Amino acid sequence: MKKLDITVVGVPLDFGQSRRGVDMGPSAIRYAGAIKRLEAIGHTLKDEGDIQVSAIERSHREDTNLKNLEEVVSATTELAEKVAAIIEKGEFPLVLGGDHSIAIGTIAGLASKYKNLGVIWYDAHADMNTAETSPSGNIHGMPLAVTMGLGHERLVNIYKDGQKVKPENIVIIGARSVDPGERKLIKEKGVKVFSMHEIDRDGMTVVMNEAIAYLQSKDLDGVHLSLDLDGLDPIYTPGVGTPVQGGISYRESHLAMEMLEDAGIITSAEFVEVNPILDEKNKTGEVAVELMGSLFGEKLL
Ligand SMILES: NC(=[NH2+])NCCC[C@H](N)C(=O)O
Ligand SMILES: [Mn+2]
Ligand SMILES: [Mn+2]
Repeated sequence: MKKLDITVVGVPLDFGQSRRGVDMGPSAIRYAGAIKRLEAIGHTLKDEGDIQVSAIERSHREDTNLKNLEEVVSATTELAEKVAAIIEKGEFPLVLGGDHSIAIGTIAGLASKYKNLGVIWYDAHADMNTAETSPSGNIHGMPLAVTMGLGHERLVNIYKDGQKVKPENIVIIGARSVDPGERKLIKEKGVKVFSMHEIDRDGMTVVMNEAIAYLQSKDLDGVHLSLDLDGLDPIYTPGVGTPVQGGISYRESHLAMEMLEDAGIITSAEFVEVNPILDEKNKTGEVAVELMGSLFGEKLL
């Protein structure tokens, strides 16, 4: 395993959805021992603490179907600047959420360096709604559409105008709750999806081999892993705001992380949607840290 200079940034943002508590995700993940765990593998860790999240309105503006738009724009803009500065120094950004809307900022920052970025979206959801298709108005259900350049211009133009990632460079793993508008976009844009159906039918080994080979065929200059803890089954990660039954298992998830580490393709990562208020004794924060272990090169033997 290559030894990395990993820089950790926490984003205590809960404005991308409607349940309180996910703003405490970064603390829960740190408390579960993230920093020490990765240092023990031999990496050099720097924790930059949390970015400032300010409450501007916390109101659902019915005219836009975008809850707390101002707060999300301000936090993700700050995050994008931070991430851009981290990669500028040659360090590996590891972002701790916070709800999944933070990916808008992470990926915007990455796009300052990576001109042909790939994204692995490990999630029960596609997060490809726009204000027009969203059933909830929650921006955490929209980040993948935004990175493709679709959605409200305030979100699409964060840090740098327009599309950050090409749709054909995106792979979704674990999907099992997809809204009608998202289904349409997936087909229209040619986003690669390995849903629970493929995981059940072919097994995680085949799915990950195919996902990795697919990305390796794209001539990418970086691959970002955006891991929503609700990608796993809620029996393993109960501390999430939008749990969906029938998810990826704990073992399958470790295998997926190990295969990514073996392939050596991941250049940045984020772990999101950990909500300690909904959790059982920080189980979900602990799973996040365990998966980080595998992603960053821990071996059983
Ligand atoms: N990052 C997440 N947990 N997203 C859940 C999104 C749920 C639903 N598709 C929505 O748009 O509201
Ligand atoms: Mn999700
Ligand atoms: Mn998500």
